[in-house]
Amino acid sequence: MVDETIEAAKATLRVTARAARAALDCGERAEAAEAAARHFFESIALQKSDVVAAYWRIRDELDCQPILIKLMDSNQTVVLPVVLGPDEPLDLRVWEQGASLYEAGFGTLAPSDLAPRAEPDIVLMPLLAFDNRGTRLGYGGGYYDRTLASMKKRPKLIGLAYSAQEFERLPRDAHDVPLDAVVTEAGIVHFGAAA
Ligand SMILES: Nc1nc2c(c(=O)[nH]1)N(C=O)[C@@H](CNc1ccc(C(=O)N[C@@H](CCC(=O)O)C(=O)O)cc1)CN2
Ligand SMILES: Nc1ncnc2c1ncn2[C@@H]1O[C@H](COP(=O)(O)OP(=O)(O)OP(=O)(O)O)[C@@H](O)[C@H]1O
Repeated sequence: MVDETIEAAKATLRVTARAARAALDCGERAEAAEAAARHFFESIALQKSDVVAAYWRIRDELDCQPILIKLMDSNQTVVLPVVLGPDEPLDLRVWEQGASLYEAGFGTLAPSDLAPRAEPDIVLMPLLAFDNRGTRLGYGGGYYDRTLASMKKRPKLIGLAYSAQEFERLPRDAHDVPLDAVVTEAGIVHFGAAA
């Protein structure tokens, strides 16, 4: 079920959020990506066996490359998303050490479709907007929501964004799975289960 009022409100918020993100300059973006990586590794205790879903930055999204590099260097299992179709969950494929990445649409790169799949314990989610309850807004494809709904166990959800992408309050649909935490250049905020 889609709530039309919520969908219309989200569409307007997406326009504002894109503008807030686009206003940052190159230097600010690079510094923010490094700072976010520091906050992530300082406050998230990773188990050796944890599978982490990351992403390949699209245009002016907060770049998770500094996190990705450190995860790969420390032999953590990393998966990257591939869009299979508009109504499908994301296909999460393991980026094996030394393996090439291939164009996967929207300007992203992803592992080969022969790479193994793995269910993540932690999902790093690119955000268009977020609020202080852990509600998030993506591009509106519902890919992450569908992916989470298809998983056997609920992974830890960590949003990545610039602090300029925080909104007072975002509308939340029944299918919107709230975040456990958001990492920005300013730090990490954890949300309670009751948020
Ligand atoms: N980096 C990244 N990878 C990802 C996602 C994402 O949001 N970010 N996805 C999450 O679902 C999936 C791809 N889905 C997408 C759905 C819609 C658009 C989209 O509307 N793009 C616009 C504007 C992009 C921008 O703001 O610059 C476009 O291409 O015009 C992009 C990706 C899987 N990989
Ligand atoms: N669990 C689900 N199963 C099937 N369809 C879903 C599910 N979750 C979301 N959708 C579909 O996706 C559409 C877009 O959802 P929404 O506006 O919440 O996207 P988003 O969270 O911004 O995008 P994304 O999850 O890709 O970051 C919804 O209108 C709905 O039709």
